Amino acid sequence: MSAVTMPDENVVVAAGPGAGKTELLAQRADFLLRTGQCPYPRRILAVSFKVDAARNLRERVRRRSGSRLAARFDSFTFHAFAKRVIDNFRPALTGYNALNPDYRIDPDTRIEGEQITFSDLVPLALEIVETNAYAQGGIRQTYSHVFLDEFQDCTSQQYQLIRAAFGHATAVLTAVGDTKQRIMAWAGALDGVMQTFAEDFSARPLPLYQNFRSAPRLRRMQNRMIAQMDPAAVSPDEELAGDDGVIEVLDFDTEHDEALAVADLIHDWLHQGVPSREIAILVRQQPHLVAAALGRKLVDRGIPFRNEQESQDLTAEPVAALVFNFIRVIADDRQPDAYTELMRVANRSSASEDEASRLDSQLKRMVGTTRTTVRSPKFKTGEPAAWKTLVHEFLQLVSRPVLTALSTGYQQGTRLDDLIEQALEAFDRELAVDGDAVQALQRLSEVDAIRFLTIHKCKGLEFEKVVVLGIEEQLFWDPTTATSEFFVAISRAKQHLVLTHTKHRDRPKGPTKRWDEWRTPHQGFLDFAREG
Ligand SMILES: Nc1ncnc2c1ncn2[C@@H]1O[C@H](COP(=O)(O)OP(=O)(O)OP(=O)(O)O)[C@@H](O)[C@H]1O
Repeated sequence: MSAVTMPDENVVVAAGPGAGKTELLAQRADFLLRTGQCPYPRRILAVSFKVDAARNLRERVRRRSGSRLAARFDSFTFHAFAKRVIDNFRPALTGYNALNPDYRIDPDTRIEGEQITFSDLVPLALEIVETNAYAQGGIRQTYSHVFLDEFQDCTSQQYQLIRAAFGHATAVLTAVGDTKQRIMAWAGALDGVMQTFAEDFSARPLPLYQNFRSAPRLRRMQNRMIAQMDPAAVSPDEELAGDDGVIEVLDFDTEHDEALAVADLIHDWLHQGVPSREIAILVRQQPHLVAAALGRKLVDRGIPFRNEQESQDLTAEPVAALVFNFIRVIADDRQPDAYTELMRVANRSSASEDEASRLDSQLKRMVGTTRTTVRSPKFKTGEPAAWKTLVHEFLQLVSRPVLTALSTGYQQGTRLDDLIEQALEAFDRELAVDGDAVQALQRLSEVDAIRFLTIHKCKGLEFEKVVVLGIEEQLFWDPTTATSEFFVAISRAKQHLVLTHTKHRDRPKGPTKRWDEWRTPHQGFLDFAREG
């Protein structure tokens, strides 16, 4: 309550998994917006590390506060925030760092003036804020409050950006994090950043003790790890009493045995009524290789799954969602939500009401005729090219200006076309699995598919059932981060945690980085699963 309602003091909340850190930020946003402590036109900035986490927080605030108030809540990743700064104040960049208005972002290569990489975003934004008083003033006037989620993973460059933008009591800051979940050490996460923040910003530390997520049996396992990682944060035994929750350790000879047993487990869970979105398969790294055998077994059983490595960031993009919704609506009659979403796009048109209603009826007509086309015997449902033509016709009807208005970055360079291309490629990839468009879309959807995630991608998320594949020394090999990674993984489970290891994993076909066929169980980690 103190952290949520704090009027003008900076706060740092350090707490374990499931203690409600993200929830606290959502509640604080609601409080500040509703009570006018963040008065119109000022805004709240929330910075997270992953696209998924930023979206999750934005959604929580929208549900609590409604769209009108939530419109003043900017939930960004560090990259998105930095890009916003660069786009708004680009002329402040000079010399080698100067950028053309239609600059692009490329994963690898920087070209002077034309193209930057993702890792250039934060340093360039920092340069703007540090050297341009106008930009600094603009940012400070915009945001009255700043939230920092998963703050334990803040790198020193990211921290410098926050300090340059919001130092000297120009905004009220709330940082939340858990030092035991610090898994980004390799990417330069600042040692003790929470402590540094507390000192630099005179932030008041406030603890949260309860874990609202996990059943007692799971909390006891987390507590055994906490005893080793941070003895001061251990919960007393009497707070963790109870038999609720399940932990299983499964030991196999090969990944094929593992795949079969886990696919059977998942099949049973689904039959018991567990929703797909409440099941997650976590892998330390390379889920597309480590979980490949399991993927094949799920396909055999007709169970949709989604490899987040490939599609997570994509489905957060409004234009990709539009493409998927269009295919969903024309391929399947029972998709009322997708249909509503699709039709909403007509009202996004900034043109007159007349034009919006014309687009609305054109869209309805087009969906009608396309549905007939797709159902005719001549239409080759298993062929990507057939769908591609329909999608392009649809996008043409929606029109370029409406598509560009879907998100701020879409005006720039080839971003919009790249995303459309990526959405179609993701669909092709899934269509190739079984030739069934409806199943392919289910695998791409968050609601209907079991998720395969790396541990890095699962941060901040929670599921009823969590399977962590490969508790093996060959996967948890980095002594500086392995324990935190394992801790993050096991603390995602609400009710049921399954840990597996196998003696042998076949070398995948094609080139791979290092791959050990023979595996050793990570006994130290498996011991945490044992009571007593
Ligand atoms: N005060 C509360 N009362 C009841 N339930 C809560 C409360 N705070 C949070 N929760 C619930 O507990 C779960 C965990 O909350 P949340 O995701 O905010 O935790 P977190 O501290 O951010 O976790 P992690 O660091 O592990 O990602 C959520 O399902 C949330 O709705």
